[in-house]
Amino acid sequence: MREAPAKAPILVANAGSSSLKIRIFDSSGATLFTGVAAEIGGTSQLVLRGQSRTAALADHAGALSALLDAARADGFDPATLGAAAHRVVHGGPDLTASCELTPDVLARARAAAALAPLHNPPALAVIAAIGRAWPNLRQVACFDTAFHATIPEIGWRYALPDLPETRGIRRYGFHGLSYASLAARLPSASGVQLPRRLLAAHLGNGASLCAILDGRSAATTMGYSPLGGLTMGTRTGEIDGNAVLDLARRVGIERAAQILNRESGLKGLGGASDMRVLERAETAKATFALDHFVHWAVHHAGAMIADMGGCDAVVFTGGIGENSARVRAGILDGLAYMGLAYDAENNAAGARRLDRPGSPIMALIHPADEESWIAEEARRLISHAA
Ligand SMILES: Nc1ncnc2c1ncn2[C@@H]1O[C@H](COP(=O)(O)OP(=O)(O)O)[C@@H](O)[C@H]1O
Ligand SMILES: CC(=O)OP(=O)(O)O
Ligand SMILES: [Mg+2]
Repeated sequence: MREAPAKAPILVANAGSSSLKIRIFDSSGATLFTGVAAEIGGTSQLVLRGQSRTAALADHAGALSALLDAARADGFDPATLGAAAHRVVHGGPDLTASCELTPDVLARARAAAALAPLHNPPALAVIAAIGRAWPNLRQVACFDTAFHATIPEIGWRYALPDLPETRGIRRYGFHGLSYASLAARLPSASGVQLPRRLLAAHLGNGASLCAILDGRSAATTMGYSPLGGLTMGTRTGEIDGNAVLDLARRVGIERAAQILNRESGLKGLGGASDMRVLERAETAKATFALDHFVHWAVHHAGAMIADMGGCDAVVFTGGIGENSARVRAGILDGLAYMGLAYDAENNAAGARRLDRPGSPIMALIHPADEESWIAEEARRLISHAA
């Protein structure tokens, strides 16, 4: 028997280009099940109860079904779910708030798929697979772009003419679910009031910075797609438009997209997209890739800080931001010109608070938790509409 939707468990799906993270939350926000499928598309990894094992997962639908089998084996009955909620990276120009997935919303998310080629298609595949398995289950989409809807036009507009053919080509910004949850939860997690001018750094496989002014996004480094801004695991970060055109002329659009999105960044420079591998390698190439990551993070931080008219705190989140003391140290050293002073021991230990007494700027670590934020959004939406 299905419980009333507002009380029933919610399944959250966070689909990446080659991964799928699933979490199931009960109505108190406690996690009932967590599972991750990685390297989807061949010999894949299933991470369940902290243990990793190989599995053949051809696509995201296959990964979903393997993860739900594991949830069933743990005693969870998917028939009790009240809703499924999804991270959809690109909402396009119109989807600027979380919403229930209606045919119209789905059509708009499909239209935005070309703008986030690594992210939207897998999320849409998972939405479709759940729709096939449970046609009556309510589904909610939460967009990475939504938090940046507060950026003023001068910030989001490229200097392009207003032509029919340039419609929709603008900066959107991403990692918004991570930034929204950080802005909402940092005060209770760290015991400090939300700093007025907060430089947030989401450093994971994708990496970006956000200028959070009075709790709202004022600027961010990613633009039209999650390719722009910082050097990333496999993406270039900022690159001149004419260089992109020239690359497409040389190798064709498909191959150029592959190079820019999947073969560049840390992987292209250092031979591996995984920061842990680069840190261990200690080769000149690996060190250059790591230094490139830090250099461009500091470079773009300058722009974010200027857009806020200064900075009261820096906060690190995401796999690299939370775990790489070396990257954090590089970025914090690069911000020393503002007087920021941090405690090297606290940084090495990954403490929540990194600034030294007397530093005019705070430095913090905050664990990213997009999934529980998505679950809260979904619960709010379905209980509102119930
Ligand atoms: N202990 C660690 N030290 C350095 N880097 C780490 C550590 N743990 C994870 N990372 C890095 O975090 C990145 C993945 O971040 P994550 O936020 O999990 O990615 P995604 O964007 O796929 O969600 C990888 O580059 C990985 O190497
Ligand atoms: C938007 C984006 O870059 O996401 P991720 O970091 O999960 O790749
Ligand atoms: Mg991520």
